[in-house]
Amino acid sequence: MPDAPLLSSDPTHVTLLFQAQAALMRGDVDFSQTLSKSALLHAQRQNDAAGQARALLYLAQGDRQLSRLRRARETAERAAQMFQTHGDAAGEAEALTTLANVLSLMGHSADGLEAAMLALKLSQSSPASHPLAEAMACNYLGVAYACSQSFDNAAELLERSVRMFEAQGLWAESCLPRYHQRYAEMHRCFLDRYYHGTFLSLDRLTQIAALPEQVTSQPGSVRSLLCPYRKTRALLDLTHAFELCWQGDLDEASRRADTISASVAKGMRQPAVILLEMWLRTEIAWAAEDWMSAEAHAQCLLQSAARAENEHLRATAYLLLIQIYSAQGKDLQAQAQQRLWKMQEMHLRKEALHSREERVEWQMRVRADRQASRHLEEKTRHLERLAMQDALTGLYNRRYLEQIVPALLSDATERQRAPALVFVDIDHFKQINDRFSHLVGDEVLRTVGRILSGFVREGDVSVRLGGDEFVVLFSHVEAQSSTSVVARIHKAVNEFDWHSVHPGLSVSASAGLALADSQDTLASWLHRCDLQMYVEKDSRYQDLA
Ligand SMILES: Nc1nc2c(ncn2[C@@H]2O[C@H](COP(=O)(O)OP(=O)(O)OP(=O)(O)O)[C@@H](O)[C@H]2O)c(=O)[nH]1
Repeated sequence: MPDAPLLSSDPTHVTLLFQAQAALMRGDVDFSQTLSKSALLHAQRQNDAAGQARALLYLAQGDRQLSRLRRARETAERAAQMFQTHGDAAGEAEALTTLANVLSLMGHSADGLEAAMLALKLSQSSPASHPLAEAMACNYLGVAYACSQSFDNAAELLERSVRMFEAQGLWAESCLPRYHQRYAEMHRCFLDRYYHGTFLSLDRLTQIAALPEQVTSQPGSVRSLLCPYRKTRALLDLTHAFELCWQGDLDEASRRADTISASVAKGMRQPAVILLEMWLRTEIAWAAEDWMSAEAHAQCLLQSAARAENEHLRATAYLLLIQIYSAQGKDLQAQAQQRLWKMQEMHLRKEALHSREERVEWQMRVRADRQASRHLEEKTRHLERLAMQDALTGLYNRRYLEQIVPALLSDATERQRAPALVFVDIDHFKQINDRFSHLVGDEVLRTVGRILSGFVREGDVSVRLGGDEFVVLFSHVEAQSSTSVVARIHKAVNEFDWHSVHPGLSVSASAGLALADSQDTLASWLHRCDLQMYVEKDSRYQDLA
């Protein structure tokens, strides 16, 4: 399987894809989706698998940003499948990285882990992978571990991802795994509080620096103006406000939440930022024992997470509501939320099983596609062989000669080597047919074919041109031995035991040789051979007469 990136070669398509990617980076997701859809249609019309896979990947990434996770999952799976079918491991790794993130957010943590592990392995093993692909795959494997509540593994992978970005001086990019480090640790603290009634320790959270110095010291760098960075920056700021809130500094936490909220209103209304802010507002109200607001914010988080198909934050909202109701002694409401949370978990398990079944189907389809294309290739090769072969003798035919001679002629001129063509024609073949039958005639043709094949070495070719005319193409013949080649062919046909084919049968053939000339085409070369053969045939007929 090739291991090169699957790149479209159509310029219209390349432009559309380039613009779609640029729009994604600017945060203009709707425009990016429009361009990706056009790119997809264009690629489908051109039957361009590479282009289709890439367009699907950008569509999936756009859907993920718009929090249309189910659609993003389907599209990312299709992209991964197309990349896989075409043996583009680097593209497949990119699509699987997106898929892993989407699955983790959808609450399909085991599937998310599997996709992220495969993405990391593929990005490490494919020489065509982008240098940042491995860092990105590490990041999303860390996220998948965090969503599976395997926090130590998550911390290790996210730290690796941060280091990889930083080693390349990509400080703005390193903010993404840094945010995930803080988010994973926040989530661990949150679960501690749920199960133990109190935060066991906030130390690890405070130890993860919110922003690398290099980013704060270069606020105007080009990268730091791009949308993904601005979104990550807002998310990182929010995690800092959580830390303040959990440490009891509610005023500062509120003030920060307001500032971030104002900047979100300035055009970064990303679902991820909005949802995290709702969680933060719930935490602040809960800590201030403002129960009405706490309930309202948690309910709002629950509904928004459901709308955004973010099952991870939806579960967080259930846990918040359970605790907020319990803290007020509203046990019935707390139990009701508990039941809803369990039902959500059951539904997610079912959905994950269903998507596993779909994936098995998909694997079966990929296998069937591969098998079908292998059969097709074999059939095409077989047909190509048949098209180049003479059915009666099994020798090559004239079409094959036409195909190989031009390259042979130019190669020979370059290397100063003279290939030779020997034209062979059976003497009085019509009489053999008339006297012994066509069946015997056929056997004579097959036998002459076998005799001529005995002359060829590697690189030489014997051909039946048609009727009783044959050609042997020698890739190299010394000028002084050309007459002996003709004599040997002549002798081999004459001295064959033709009686074994039919009693009373005798066969002879005439042959003419011509060395290739630097100006030759196949026609001119054959013509000289043919003339040579007739000269020989004439002289022999006259001798016999
Ligand atoms: N048995 C058989 N005969 C064929 C086949 N293809 C062509 N022929 C016959 O081969 C004969 C060739 O006749 P000519 O071109 O006159 O050649 P010739 O009789 O060998 O005469 P010279 O070349 O002058 O020696 C014709 O009668 C064709 O019908 C084939 O596949 N099988």
